[in-house]
Amino acid sequence: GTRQISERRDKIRSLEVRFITSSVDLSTSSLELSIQTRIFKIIVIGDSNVGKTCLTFRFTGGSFPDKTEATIGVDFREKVVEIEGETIKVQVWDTAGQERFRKSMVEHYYRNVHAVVFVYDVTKMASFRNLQTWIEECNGHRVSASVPRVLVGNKCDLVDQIQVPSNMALKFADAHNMLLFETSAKDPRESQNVNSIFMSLACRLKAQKSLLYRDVEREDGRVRLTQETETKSTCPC
Ligand SMILES: Nc1nc2c(ncn2[C@@H]2O[C@H](COP(=O)(O)OP(=O)(O)OP(=O)(O)O)[C@@H](O)[C@H]2O)c(=O)[nH]1
Ligand SMILES: [Mg+2]
Repeated sequence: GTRQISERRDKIRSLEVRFITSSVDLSTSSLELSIQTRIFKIIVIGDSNVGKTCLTFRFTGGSFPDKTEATIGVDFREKVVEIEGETIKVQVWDTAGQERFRKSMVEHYYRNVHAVVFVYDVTKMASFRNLQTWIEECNGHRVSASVPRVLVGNKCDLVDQIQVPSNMALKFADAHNMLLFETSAKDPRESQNVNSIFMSLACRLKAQKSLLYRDVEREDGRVRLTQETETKSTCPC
């Protein structure tokens, strides 16, 4: 009886040791991963019901959700992708279109954002007209002009209900220096097109790698500039 108990204890102890070891290993590897993997934060903005949740689900989960409810605050969806040998985590912020569900979160949406996806519903003119307001909100949160933006007209599968003509959307996109994607989160034949919305942004962000370094240099430049100014102001000549 006593031997059995002590054997059990040993077993438990060895399990504990193994558990600790494995948890150490795990944290090390996840730490390495977080150092190596860049994260791109992409926010998806637009009126309620245009299909933001469905589009982000199609990209990250690969399917059209059976049922969605109005998003409250924000839902995060992530997808790890590989671009030219680099592993990148695309973090999609699926935001709420309804004012009452978004107001407390707006600051968080725009903080350190890397790219913005504006969505309208091709069967609902009001959702297209409201894009102006969404763009103004975005600009109002000091999102830099170097942050890439794209325009997405969703629900193209509803071919006989289209209200927003392509040429009108294209004109708007051009005027705002955005690429236009007309697509459907629902139609499985469009899934590649939905992917390319996010992948094209990820590719552009990856190419901006040098921009990140330039930002650091700019910081340096500013420091140097301040020093120069100081030197000048104390300089007797
Ligand atoms: N026919 C069709 N319906 C769609 C498509 N995408 C979304 N829907 C439907 O549109 C409705 C709204 O979709 P959501 O993705 O929840 O809309 P949302 O923009 O996230 O709405 P909020 O979370 O309130 O901002 C749902 O009933 C979807 O099934 C599409 O491509 N085609
Ligand atoms: Mg939603």
